[in-house]
Amino acid sequence: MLMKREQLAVYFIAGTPNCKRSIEETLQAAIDGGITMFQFREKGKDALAGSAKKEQAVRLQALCREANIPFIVNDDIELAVEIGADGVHIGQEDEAASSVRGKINGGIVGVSVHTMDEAKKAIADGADYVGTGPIYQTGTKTDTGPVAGTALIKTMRAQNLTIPIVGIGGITIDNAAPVIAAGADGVSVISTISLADDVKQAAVELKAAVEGSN
Ligand SMILES: Cc1ncsc1CCOP(=O)(O)O
Ligand SMILES: C=C1C=NC(C(F)(F)F)=NC1=N
Ligand SMILES: [Mg+2]
Repeated sequence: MLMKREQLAVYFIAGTPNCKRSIEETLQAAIDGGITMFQFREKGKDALAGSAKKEQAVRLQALCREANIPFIVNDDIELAVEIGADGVHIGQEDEAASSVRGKINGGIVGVSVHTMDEAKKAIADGADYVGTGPIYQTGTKTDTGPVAGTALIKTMRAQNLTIPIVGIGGITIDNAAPVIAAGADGVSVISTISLADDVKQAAVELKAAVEGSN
């Protein structure tokens, strides 16, 4: 699936452990609230595995297809290929983007980057977008690097790197605008949407914060 940078605007990420209710309910409400892209990131305690994980992925993929938004799988390239996901997101410790591209025939490849060198390598490897962070303090992913702020986003744009960028880590409705002002094409969130009392409203407000700052 070809990716337009606008699709990164409100990039929801979740796995079953992140959700208060069923992940299907949460994703559908987020879709109703206007998210522009979804990543299935099944990690951590009680994460599904094997056929249960695959069956869960297929159900969420159907919701995204119905809404015509990209369905991205985190880390698990084999699963992404097996179910025909719209793309994969990989970290520095995963397989290189160049070899992943060959496996997902035309799918979206996103790469987590923390330095200019990692960003330039991702670009050279043909990544469709990069994710960088944690922008702010987050409790959701325990093994992140130090809080990075928007420095790398600004540096990438100062060096005229035009690759689509999404910021991630501790992003809320109230702190999303500076991420876009720094030059990101969108924000990626887990808890701001997955743990909201009103998931749809959280997505609506996050989208307004992002669009208001463009
Ligand atoms: C997956 C990931 N990568 C860097 S921070 C993070 C967690 C984002 O979760 P939240 O949006 O709840 O801070
Ligand atoms: C660790 C991650 C960093 N960034 C992203 C994204 F926002 F999609 F770019 N996803 C991840 N799973
Ligand atoms: Mg990873």
